[in-house]
Amino acid sequence: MSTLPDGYRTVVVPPERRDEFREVDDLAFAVTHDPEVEKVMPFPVPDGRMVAVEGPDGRLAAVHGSYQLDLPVPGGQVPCGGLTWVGVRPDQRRRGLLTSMVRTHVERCLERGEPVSALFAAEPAIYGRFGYGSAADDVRLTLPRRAALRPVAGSDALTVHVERLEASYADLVEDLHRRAGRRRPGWMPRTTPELRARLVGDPPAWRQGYEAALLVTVRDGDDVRAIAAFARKDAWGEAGPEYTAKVRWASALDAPAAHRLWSFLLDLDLTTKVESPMLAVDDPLLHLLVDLRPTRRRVSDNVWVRLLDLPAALTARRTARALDVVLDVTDTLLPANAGTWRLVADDDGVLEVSRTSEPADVRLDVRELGALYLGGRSATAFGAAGLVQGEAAALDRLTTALASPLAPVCPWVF
Ligand SMILES: CC(=O)SCCNC(=O)CCNC(=O)[C@H](O)C(C)(C)COP(=O)(O)OP(=O)(O)OC[C@H]1O[C@@H](n2cnc3c(N)ncnc32)[C@H](O)[C@@H]1OP(=O)(O)O
Repeated sequence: MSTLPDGYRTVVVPPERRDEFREVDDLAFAVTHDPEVEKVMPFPVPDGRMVAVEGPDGRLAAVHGSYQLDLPVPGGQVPCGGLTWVGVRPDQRRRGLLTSMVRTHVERCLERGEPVSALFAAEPAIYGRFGYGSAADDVRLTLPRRAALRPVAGSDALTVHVERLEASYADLVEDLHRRAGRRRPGWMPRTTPELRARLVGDPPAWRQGYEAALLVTVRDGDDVRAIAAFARKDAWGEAGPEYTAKVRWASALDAPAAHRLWSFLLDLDLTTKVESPMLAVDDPLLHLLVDLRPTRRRVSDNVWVRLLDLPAALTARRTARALDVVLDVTDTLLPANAGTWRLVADDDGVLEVSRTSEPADVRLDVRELGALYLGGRSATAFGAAGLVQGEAAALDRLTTALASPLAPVCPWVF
């Protein structure tokens, strides 16, 4: 059912109208189109995945795109429609165009066999109404130079190498990211060359006074064990240099490599502080720091998750322990998900989801189920906040069964 005003219609945007699509987003996000940026950061939304609302005058009034992503979940992964590049012309806001586009997006995801959608929210107040739940947090650290780390055996034997970050490193970097993030829910691979180009692209217009980006690798012989991109910005105070080093992304395959990487980044000459990239809230760095108090920590919402096909989404993941619980789910946008479902998991965490008429143990909206999906939230805590209802024992059982040993995070914004 369309919620569009009269005369408006949904269109799949053909490649020859890509510039029109871009113009709507440029207006919505206050971005000035820069062809120099485009040379190193090609437009990443694939053909067939640019969708718009066209106004009665034939102009595009609102746009959105999607990526075909594989969302890592506890014990597996699931095809995921990543909602992105959502923009409404400033003169077309608040007349239901986003609402219509989200409906189109979820329908198209289901047609493509994507039982889950995910996104990064420009503003957190926007997407909960559509059943997206905030499923993970990330933390950014501002660290003083020479912040001490606890020792890790084997770190000193590793070597550190620095060079300019080149576009040709995209596949190497992506491969290491993937291996470093295995077992971490939400750790999304970049599925296309255009998305990988954004990992290593360093357009001068985006540097904000920082030097051209550098690549640091930590190696055991020739074997790359950790990798990071960083850049420094100069500043001189009364007492001398006060440079900042900003780390764009960082991945390590094991604890010695993480230790060696951060030991290097935390002691660059001329710097007084180091800014970390988005990290999982349980990233090894947080545990390695001897003293966290002088480090500024800023926690923010990370990826948001929306279950589109509830049984397909839930059975794509494992539980941490056996479970037998009946959920009563509300879902105003996708009524096929609403009603009572019985979730039964064996000791291996293999989950079966079936319709039932038994009384519910837990009542919740699909938004909270999406938030719980990656294993980084607690049904018990949601109960304490009044966001889900159920006996304490049932909420506890659901919490421990859905929990992930590692906190979920997606290390890049899409
Ligand atoms: C995944 C991503 O791409 S996130 C990027 C989102 N894009 C942006 O932030 C770019 C700038 N903003 C915009 O383009 C638009 O204002 C949008 C996309 C945020 C909203 O589009 P609109 O067409 O105005 O939304 P629509 O009219 O469908 O609003 C639906 C509801 O959401 C609410 N809403 C919309 N935007 C916001 C917001 N930024 N904050 C809080 N509530 C909002 C509306 O008030 C409305 O509420 P109601 O149903 O209670 O009346």
